[in-house]
Amino acid sequence: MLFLLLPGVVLAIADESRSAPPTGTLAHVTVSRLDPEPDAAGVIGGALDAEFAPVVGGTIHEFTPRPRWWKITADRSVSAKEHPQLVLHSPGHNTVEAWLPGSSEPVTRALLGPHADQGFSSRGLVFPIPSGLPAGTPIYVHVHSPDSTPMAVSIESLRDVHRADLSHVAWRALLLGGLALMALLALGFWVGIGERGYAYLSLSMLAQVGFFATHSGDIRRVPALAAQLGDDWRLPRLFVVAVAVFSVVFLTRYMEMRDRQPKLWNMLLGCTVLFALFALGTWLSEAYWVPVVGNLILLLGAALILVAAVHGCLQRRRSGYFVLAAWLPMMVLLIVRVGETSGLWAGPPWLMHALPGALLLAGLVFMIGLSDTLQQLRRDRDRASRLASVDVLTGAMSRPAIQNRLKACVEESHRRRIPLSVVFFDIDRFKRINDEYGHGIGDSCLKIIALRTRNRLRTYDSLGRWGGDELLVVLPDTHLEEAMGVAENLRSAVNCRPLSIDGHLFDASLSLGVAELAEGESAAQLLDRVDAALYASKAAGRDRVTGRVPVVATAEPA
Ligand SMILES: Nc1nc2c(ncn2[C@@H]2O[C@H](COP(=O)(O)OP(=O)(O)OP(=O)(O)O)[C@@H](O)[C@H]2O)c(=O)[nH]1
Repeated sequence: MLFLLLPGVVLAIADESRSAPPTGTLAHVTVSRLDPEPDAAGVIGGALDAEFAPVVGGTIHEFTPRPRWWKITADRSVSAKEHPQLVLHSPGHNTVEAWLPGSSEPVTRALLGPHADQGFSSRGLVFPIPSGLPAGTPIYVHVHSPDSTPMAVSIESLRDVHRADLSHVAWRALLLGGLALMALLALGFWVGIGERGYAYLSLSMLAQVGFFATHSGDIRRVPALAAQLGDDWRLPRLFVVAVAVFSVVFLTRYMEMRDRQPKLWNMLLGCTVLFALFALGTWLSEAYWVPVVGNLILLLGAALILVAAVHGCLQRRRSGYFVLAAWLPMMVLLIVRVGETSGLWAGPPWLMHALPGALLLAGLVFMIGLSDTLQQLRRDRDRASRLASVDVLTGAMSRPAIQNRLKACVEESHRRRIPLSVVFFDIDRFKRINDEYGHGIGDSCLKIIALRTRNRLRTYDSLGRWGGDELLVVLPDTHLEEAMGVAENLRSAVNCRPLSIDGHLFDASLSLGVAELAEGESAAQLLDRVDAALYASKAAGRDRVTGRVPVVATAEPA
């Protein structure tokens, strides 16, 4: 059975793709099928040989759960000296009884259960042909294929079988180990960061490992687990359903499809539910069309994800690029593999590992994609907090930011017993500038004055816009006399030369108040005093600095 889907599709096809006979076979084989179901004696005696019909492609592929007889012949004689082995590739949950030349008893093999032969890898079922195989001499095999898994047939030397087994085991270890490791990593990220997307990604990858292990018989390397899960052919379908559900939950969440692509989201959910129903429906019906329809629904789901990714890319969303990068290679390889398994063309041998490799790559891309999303969120948050702490018009600190700064400086001054002064200033007759030249010029005037004054401050001084045309300067580690000098400096920075804005030239000046923090004084009390100093400057005729000497505080410190 060709069990298709997103990653599930890939997994299934990747497994079945191994059905292509390997290079290095000892002879070309012809595979024939017998439709009736007679006794073994009637078949192995050769009386029914004429009724066997050759199949194209040399693959045993059975679409009914009923056991069937097959005949395998070689086009040339294979000597016993070559240690020939009959290999049935990627058998899944098929059970095979084989009558080999020179033996009257059948040999039964399956990847899982009592007939498993642990002497070979899960690449295929291997039957030794100790007495060799003369050209045209039939090997009869009786195949029970509960899930319609196709098996390519080849006759290989024992040396080639071992060599291919070693390579197969290495690739499986890399693949399953890589997926399991990535799933654990994703789980770790979820626990550490709390982003649920990692949990869904991890579950999807664990389900992929489960599928590989149960569909291809690798689970037999862990006997306790194999005994627990048994060799039920329907188990991989449960894993594929899990892969589909977790992949869809992960992808729709990652691409925010619910909010951004609600129609596609609804269709995808519909596909997933339908697919799950059809996959689970194989428990109730053995009809061939049930998994076939399930696979078609699954393919539709895969195509919908591709559409969503392309749509995301067109909207210049980063998640779209990541999904496309992970999905497109898988889809291309999938199509190549489908064509290959359908007999349309033959791809290079490395394609067998390319699909699972693409799956691993997709997992990696999604891990990076999730980190990228988190990074983006952090950047957005930093930007928002930066914006909140900066006054957009003047570039000075915002009122909450300068308030916090003042509070922190007051606390530090009291703790470390160091001086602190503040300067509070206001543009003189700013209303008149607004009225005469308009608000736009007024804004520019505010901007220029903030810039001129900021340039006269030290790096550890802070300038913030208190509101309207009022600005507050916090001068840490500064006594009143020094602060008076700074205030004079600020005043002259503005009235030293006229402002030139949009062709208008006009004078501007500041009125400033200065105050030094007194012992035990709170930030609010200090502000009251500096405000009074500013008011005094205004009252005395503007364009001047008034200093307030420290007073003994009566209230609790802030
Ligand atoms: N262009 C502009 N004007 C503003 C802004 N915020 C406040 N204002 C104006 O600034 C003026 C402040 O006026 P006041 O401080 O009350 O008085 P003043 O004209 O500066 O006179 P004195 O302070 O007494 O010298 C008001 O007309 C406000 O509308 C702003 O962001 N842009």
